[in-house]
Amino acid sequence: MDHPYRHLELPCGAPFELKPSPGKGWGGFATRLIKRGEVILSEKPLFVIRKPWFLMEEDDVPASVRQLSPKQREQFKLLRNNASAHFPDMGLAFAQNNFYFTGPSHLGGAGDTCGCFLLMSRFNHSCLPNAAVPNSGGQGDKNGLVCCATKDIAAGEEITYCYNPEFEGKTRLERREALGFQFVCDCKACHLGTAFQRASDMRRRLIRGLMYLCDGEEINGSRTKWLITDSRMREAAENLDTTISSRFIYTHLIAFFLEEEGLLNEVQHAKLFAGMPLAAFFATESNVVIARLTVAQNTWWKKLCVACYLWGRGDAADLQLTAGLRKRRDWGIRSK
Ligand SMILES: C[S@@+](CC[C@H](N)C(=O)[O-])C[C@H]1O[C@@H](n2cnc3c(N)ncnc32)[C@H](O)[C@@H]1O
Repeated sequence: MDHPYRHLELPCGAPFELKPSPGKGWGGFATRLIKRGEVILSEKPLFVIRKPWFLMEEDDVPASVRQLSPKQREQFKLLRNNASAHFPDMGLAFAQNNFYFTGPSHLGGAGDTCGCFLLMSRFNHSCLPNAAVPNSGGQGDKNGLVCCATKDIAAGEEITYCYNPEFEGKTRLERREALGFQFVCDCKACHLGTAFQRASDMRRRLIRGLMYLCDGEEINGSRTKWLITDSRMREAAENLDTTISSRFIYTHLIAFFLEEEGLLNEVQHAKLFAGMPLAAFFATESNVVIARLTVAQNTWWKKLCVACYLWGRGDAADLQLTAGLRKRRDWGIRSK
């Protein structure tokens, strides 16, 4: 049967096709083996709205659509609510098919920008995805957004990414609530009562707590008392007083749990280790030796075991790191 999505234009040589995904409307499926790290789709937005979503007005989307070429307008009109009904209005079509950029971007200048992406938003969600869209929720670049494989994806396999960057630290129930009960994810981590789901909830709760100890706040910038019940540890984290050794161990624990969960990929790795390369911060010679030995290990478990030798050790650079992190916080620079 003819379906509007069959008329959506895919890039030449795209390694995926659009087709029905049982229980999820339509989705994107690999047409050949896609290797880990490979770019699946690089897409420019059909149009952008250069203001935060909460300042959007009713005519913003129709006005942007009016400025499109006739061909682009036709493509926009192919969008369906989860591949079935027409959207009641253009605003809702945009809401279901946009990605959000924060901060200055080539796409929208300074400030917050939302872009409408016809193809990127065809991929369905999974809490255990095989792909990622690294720039969504961060800074867009002049090429728009890129979706990359975070695992090898076999021909015929559905391509999924995680719709919410906070999900790595959320339990099954928290994720369901965050999805607004719009749909129920059926990934392995969401199958209630299985050993994997229980272990997954524990890992994700630990990941969230460890991130709090490193950043002194939740991923969304808020503070909470319930996550870290030891008030001394919590206050030290919130004051950014956590030592480099502790941060180093926590970061390796996060990486270990992410790997166990099947979530450790290049994007996560860069977030954990490239933004703030802790190993390079140690100033006390004996700590430097342990940090170097940690980095040299070839599995996360081994790295973690070696990193734990740093437990309880102060470092000559502790105060300097705390001062630097506080300055960043005063300037409004977030760690993620
Ligand atoms: C951006 S669209 C994704 C493409 C959509 N399936 C389509 O056919 O156009 C998001 C919608 O897809 C559906 N969806 C995405 N991931 C899903 C999942 N894991 N399980 C069930 N439905 C899902 C939900 O209806 C969601 O609101």
